[in-house]
Amino acid sequence: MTNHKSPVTSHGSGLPPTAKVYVAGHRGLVGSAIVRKLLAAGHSPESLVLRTSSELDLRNQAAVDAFFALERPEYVFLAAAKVGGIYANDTYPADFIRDNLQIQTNVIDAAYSNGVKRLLFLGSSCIYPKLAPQPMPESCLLTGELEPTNEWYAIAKIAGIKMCQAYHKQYGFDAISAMPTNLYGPNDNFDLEKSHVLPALIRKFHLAKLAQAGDIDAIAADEARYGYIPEDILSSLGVVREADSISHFTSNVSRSPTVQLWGSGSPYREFLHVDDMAASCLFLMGLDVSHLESHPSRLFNVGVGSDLRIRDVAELIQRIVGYNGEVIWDASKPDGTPRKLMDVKRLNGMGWKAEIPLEEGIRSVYAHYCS
Ligand SMILES: NC(=O)C1=CN([C@@H]2O[C@H](COP(=O)(O)OP(=O)(O)OC[C@H]3O[C@@H](n4cnc5c(N)ncnc54)[C@H](OP(=O)(O)O)[C@@H]3O)[C@@H](O)[C@H]2O)C=CC1
Ligand SMILES: C[C@H]1O[C@H](OP(=O)(O)OP(=O)(O)OC[C@H]2O[C@@H](n3cnc4c(=O)[nH]c(N)nc43)[C@H](O)[C@@H]2O)[C@@H](O)[C@@H](O)C1=O
Repeated sequence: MTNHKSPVTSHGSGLPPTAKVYVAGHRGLVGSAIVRKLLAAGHSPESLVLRTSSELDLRNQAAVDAFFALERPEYVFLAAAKVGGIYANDTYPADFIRDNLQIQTNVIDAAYSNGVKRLLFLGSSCIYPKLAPQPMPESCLLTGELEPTNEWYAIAKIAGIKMCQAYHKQYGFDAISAMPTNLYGPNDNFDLEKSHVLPALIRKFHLAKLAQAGDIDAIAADEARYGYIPEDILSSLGVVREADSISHFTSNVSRSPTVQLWGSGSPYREFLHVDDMAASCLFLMGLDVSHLESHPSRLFNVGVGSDLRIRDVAELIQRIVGYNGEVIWDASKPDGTPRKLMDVKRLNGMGWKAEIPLEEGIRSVYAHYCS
């Protein structure tokens, strides 16, 4: 088994600076933040192994095996996955369970077979039962029924945790799992149907502010940069799309848009900035093996330890964006799990803590969104 250096500090990754590190999913929200942290900690760009999904489809076992045999990375951050918010999870269950099982199975097995020193698998807080005790400790895994809107994704993630445990138990492979709460940050997915709530709300309030100002050109520019604006959202903005173009709108904006949000607004969610998440990933990757001995599940919750109602996060984002119009809650859309606050005593007790306050984090993401 590998001997790792002592826990990471904010000035180092805890890994040898010349180590060959593969970040799977490096263009995504989490993967891109891990790359930023590794570079800031002194790793050279040449020491990082990076592949886009079009260069290496991780669902393809033969391609993954060939890639590991060629590159022989020493450390692997497994941040590639099929990811989405409540609507995407509920609508595409087959894609979520298949893609995630394939990606994680191929990568964990190839990492073990090719001598990787440590692999960090990323799961999600949705692995825990829908009605788990709050806050949810790592020990409540598999103690109750899952939330139906994302049970297929959750089952895949649970299989990933179990695969890490099994490869450690049978082969001594140093695989560990981090369970992030809901994340947000730069490079997030701002798709209005498939994204998570925080990026969706930033974009919805921003578009409504532009519609109030009658700024059609800015709405077209937003669509060109962040993707298609569905017809129902355009209509709630009071904007009409010209028949033959997806990026040009007529100028008869009503200037009294509404923002339509999903569900009741009463569920609680916990939000962690992705730069904090990336710091926790480097912390876990750099931990000495002796720190893992007292945690045989090799499972670590990552969160801030506090949550708020969706209605309250909506008000906060509305204030930060500066939209002063109407908000409507669409009760036909699902609420999802009522609450999923992470118990972060385990990681906090080892010396890691989230640092970025929610309001400051949202302000910086909105500035990035507008830049
Ligand atoms: N975002 C969140 O709120 C949360 C995320 N997580 C977990 O964190 C991890 C990272 O999520 P996040 O960064 O948000 O996700 P993103 O959707 O932002 O990024 C996912 C990455 O996975 C890559 N990927 C997807 N499919 C494949 C494939 N078939 N082959 C190769 N690469 C693929 C994509 O590569 P490319 O860009 O090249 O196409 C992309 O870079 C995931 O495991 C997720 O489950 C957990 C809890 C909350
Ligand atoms: C990270 C986690 O993310 C997913 O779980 P989720 O937390 O339920 O997902 P979410 O961020 O999309 O929604 C949170 C809450 O917010 C409400 N909500 C309001 N208005 C919008 C809205 O406009 N968009 C979205 N997406 N949600 C909205 C929405 O109705 C819900 O009550 C899992 O599937 C799974 O992928 C997972 O692990």
